[in-house]
Amino acid sequence: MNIALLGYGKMGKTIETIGINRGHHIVLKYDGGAENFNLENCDVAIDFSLPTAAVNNISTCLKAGVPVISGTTGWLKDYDKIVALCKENKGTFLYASNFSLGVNIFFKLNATLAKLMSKLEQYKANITETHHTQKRDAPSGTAITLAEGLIENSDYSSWTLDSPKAKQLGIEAKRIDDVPGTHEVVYKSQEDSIQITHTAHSRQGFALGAVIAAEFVHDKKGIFTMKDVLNIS
Ligand SMILES: NC(=O)C1=CN([C@@H]2O[C@H](COP(=O)(O)OP(=O)(O)OC[C@H]3O[C@@H](n4cnc5c(N)ncnc54)[C@H](O)[C@@H]3O)[C@@H](O)[C@H]2O)C=CC1
Ligand SMILES: O=C(O)C1=N[C@H](C(=O)O)C[C@H](O)C1
Repeated sequence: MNIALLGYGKMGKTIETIGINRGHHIVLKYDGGAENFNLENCDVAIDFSLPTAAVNNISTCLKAGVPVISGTTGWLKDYDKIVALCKENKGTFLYASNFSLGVNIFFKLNATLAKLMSKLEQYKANITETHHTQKRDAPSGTAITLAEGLIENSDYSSWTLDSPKAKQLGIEAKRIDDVPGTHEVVYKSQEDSIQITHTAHSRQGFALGAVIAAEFVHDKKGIFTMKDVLNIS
């Protein structure tokens, strides 16, 4: 495939290496600066840019008829707008807060655990995410997906970064040097705790998942998630 990289920072560079190793060609590296980018000869675009840039980048691809996947976090208030634009242009779009294959299994585990724990009122849940100090958004997109999965399968009604009130699920965001991304869901009672943790050892897993997702969508039409890519419901 001919791949356009929209965002050539930490993730863009890691995806470049993995994409080339899997036999693909990087035909565009757009890192902002210039107002426009040229999508000629692109089979698929991969956006890992900034929360403020993603909507414009994705829209440009959809209007040009180029399938696009995005891993950029922090722009999801506009997700429905992008879905509408994708449908209007009969295009192809996939967003994932986390492309790591392991995290997408972890999402399933989180939903199953939430369902089991919802019967036990003595346990209080909370989520902690830890990332490198250059991260712009908090909480992480992955923590939001985990919170949504937990809320969907329990009596919690919303999440908060502040001190949680009744029925609120607390999320704590920690920023420490070079941590690629660690997510933990904890259920605590007076007597004991249950916790599940996903620890990324590098950015390789995110990048590999993104290239696999690009391979999956490039010849399809519609709106997809990692559940489609991994064939898990
Ligand atoms: N979904 C996932 O699996 C993952 C998502 N992320 C998310 O991906 C995004 C990027 O992460 P990193 O590469 O670590 O950040 P980064 O800060 O290293 O790279 C972002 C790059 O975007 C460039 N940029 C600025 N304006 C732009 C524009 N208009 N169009 C394209 N590029 C532009 C910047 O110059 C920078 O090089 C973040 O939102 C992060 O949260 C990061 C890792 C995994
Ligand atoms: O900014 C990052 O680095 C990461 N962002 C994603 C998120 O916000 O969940 C995914 C991963 O944890 C790394």
